[in-house]
Amino acid sequence: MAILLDGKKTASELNETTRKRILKLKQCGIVPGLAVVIVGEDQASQRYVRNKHKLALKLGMNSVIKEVPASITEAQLLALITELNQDTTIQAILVQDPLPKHINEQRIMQSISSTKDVDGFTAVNVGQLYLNLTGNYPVACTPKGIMTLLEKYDIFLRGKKAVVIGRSAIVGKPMAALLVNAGASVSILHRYTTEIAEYTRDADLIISATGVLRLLGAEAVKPGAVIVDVGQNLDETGHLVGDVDFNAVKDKVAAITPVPGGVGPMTIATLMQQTVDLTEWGLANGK
Ligand SMILES: Nc1nc2c(c(=O)[nH]1)N[C@@H](CN(C=O)c1ccc(C(=O)N[C@@H](CCC(=O)O)C(=O)O)cc1)CN2
Repeated sequence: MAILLDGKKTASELNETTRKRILKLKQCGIVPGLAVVIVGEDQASQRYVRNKHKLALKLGMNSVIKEVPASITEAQLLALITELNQDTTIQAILVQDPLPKHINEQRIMQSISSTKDVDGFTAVNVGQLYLNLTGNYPVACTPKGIMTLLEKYDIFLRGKKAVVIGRSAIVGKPMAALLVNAGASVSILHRYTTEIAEYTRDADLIISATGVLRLLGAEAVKPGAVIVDVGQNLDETGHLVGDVDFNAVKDKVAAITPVPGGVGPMTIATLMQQTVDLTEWGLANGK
C-alpha cells in the first residue's frame, strides 16, 4: 500500500502555526481580516465558503462573507471589490470561483488589489511566480498547499518528470510554475491532449485536476509514482472521490493523496496562512 499523503493532518499542523501567528499579531492590536465574496447559490461553493469562514473564526481572524445574488451586475461586483480594496480592516480578499456566466471572471479577479490578492490570481502576483522572484507574494492556494504537502513528505522534485492534468488559472498553470521553479520537468495536459496515458505512464509525479471520475487507473501510472488528486467528484453512490481510481492504483504507486482528506484541507489552510502573510507584509510596508 502506498504512503498516504495526509492533507488533513498536515493542514491541521499548518493551522496551528497560523493560529499562533494570529495570536502574536493580536497582542500588537492587529487582527487579520479575510473577506470572501460569493456570488449565487452554487452548493459546493457555499460549503467551501462556510468552511473557510468557520476556520478563519476558529483561528482568531476577522472573517467577512459578502454573499451577493447571481443576478448582480459586473459593475456592482466591481464596486464591491473597490470597497473591499479600500477597507483597512480587510487584508485579504477572495472571490469564490466559479462566477456566473454573465460576469467576466478575469475582469473581477484582476480588480482585486495585488496586495490583498490572497488567491495570487492577479497578473502582478502570477508574474512574480512565473519569474520565480524571491520575495513576498501570494500564490494560488491549492498548488501552494500541494507544495507544502509534498515538502512535508520529503518528495524530491528536482529532475523529476511531472505531469499536471488541467490548465486552469486556479490549479494547473500555477502548479506547473511551482514545479518548474522546484526543478521538475513539467508537461501540462488538457482537454485537447489526445493520449493522456502516454504522458502519465512515464511520470514520477502526477497532479490531476480535471473533475473527471476515474480518469486514471492502474494502467495509466508508473510503479512508484507519486499521485496528487485535486478532483472533487461524486461517484455513483454519492461519495466524494477524486479523479484517480484510488483502489486500483494504491498498491502500485509510492504515495497518493486521499479524497477527501488530501488536497482540499491544504487549500483552506493555505488560504489562512496567506491571509496572515498579507497582513504581516502589509505591516512591513507601513500599511
Ligand atoms: N477563489 C477561489 N475559488 C475556488 C478555489 C480557490 O482556491 N480560490 N478552489 C476551488 C475549491 N475550493 C476552495 O474554494 C475547495 C475545494 C475543496 C475543499 C475541501 O476541503 N474538500 C474536502 C471535502 C469537503 C467537502 O466536500 O465538504 C476534502 O477534499 O477533504 C476545500 C476548498 C474552487 N473555487
